[in-house]
Amino acid sequence: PIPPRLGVETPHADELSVLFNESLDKWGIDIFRVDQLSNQHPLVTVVFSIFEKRDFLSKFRIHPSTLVNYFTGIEEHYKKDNPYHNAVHAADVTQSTHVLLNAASLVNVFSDLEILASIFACAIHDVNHPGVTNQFLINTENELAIMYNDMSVLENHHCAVAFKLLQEPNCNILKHLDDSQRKQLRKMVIDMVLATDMSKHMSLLADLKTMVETKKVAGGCLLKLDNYSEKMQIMQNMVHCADLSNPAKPLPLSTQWVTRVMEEFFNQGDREKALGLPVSPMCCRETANIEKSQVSFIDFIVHPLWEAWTELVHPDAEHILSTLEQNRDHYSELSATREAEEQQ
Ligand SMILES: O[C@@H](CN1CCOCC1)Cn1nccc1-c1ccc(OC(F)F)c(OC2CCCC2)c1
Ligand SMILES: [Zn+2]
Repeated sequence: PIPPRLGVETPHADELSVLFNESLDKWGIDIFRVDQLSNQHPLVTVVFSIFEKRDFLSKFRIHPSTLVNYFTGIEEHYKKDNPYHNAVHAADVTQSTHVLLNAASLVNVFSDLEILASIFACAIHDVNHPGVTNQFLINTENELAIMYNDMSVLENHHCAVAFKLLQEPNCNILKHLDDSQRKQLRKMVIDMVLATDMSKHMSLLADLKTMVETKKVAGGCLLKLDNYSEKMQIMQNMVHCADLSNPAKPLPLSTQWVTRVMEEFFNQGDREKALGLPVSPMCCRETANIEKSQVSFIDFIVHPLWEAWTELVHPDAEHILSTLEQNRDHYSELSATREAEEQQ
């Protein structure tokens, strides 16, 4: 059977292809509308459309139905009842990275295999996420924490699940890569997915800042990356930026992500309370100050990262950084008014 045009069967195929024609390459596509129009197959349709646009099906000799089979399997392994860590988040991070890769400063920096690895890594980076943090899995001695000895438990699990699914019948999208390409891709994907562990954030950002300093000194707008380690640092930071891009998206999208992530955190807080465990920061629905937490999340984590990225790919990400700063001020004003109300 010939797979459908957008990788998915949907009564809204025409509307969806119009949306992709207009916005697949744009920062701020309404990924929630993609979820609706794709009949709740946002990841399959986003990956299929990006692979088509980048001509990956012919470059890597991937049969359309193999692509659809594999990413349908991946999509099914994202838990639909996670408010945040579900297939819409995977589609969002994948499409966001697709846009970041189009920056003028990054043209001709990455090979097709490196781009394939980056898109693949995003699509699978949270697969089978249980909707709780690494710390929760460690504190409850969950079988995943035992399996991975408390080290990047979620991130190791996401990788393992994704590569195991490749062995399902008619799912091996890497079948026609040669052994060297397949080995390189596997290593690159593992390096990127393991770098999405928030505990790696500070070291990743420090490396990025050093890179920006040296590249700035070297002058020239196009990044000349000498070795695997430098190139991988950029790819890891790119995927990490996309993973932490919610506050840098147009406000109507950003607020939906905040609602979703808080619901997931509060569900974890409820479970910690029921288990008599200390409730994790920002996970208590009674006491959490949502706007205040967003302001500090942006000030201490998201803005420093995007400031470094914006410098690296100057001037291609200026509009993203300014959206982030506008959103930060919005949450800060909200938090001030809420504080004033509570005083009365
Ligand atoms: O939890 C975050 C990292 N922690 C590290 C310890 O300090 C607090 C932040 C990152 N992370 N990891 C998984 C999901 C998310 C995550 C993704 C979008 C988030 O907000 C918005 F953009 F939607 C988000 O917000 C939380 C709740 C309030 C402030 C932080 C969190
Ligand atoms: Zn993620």
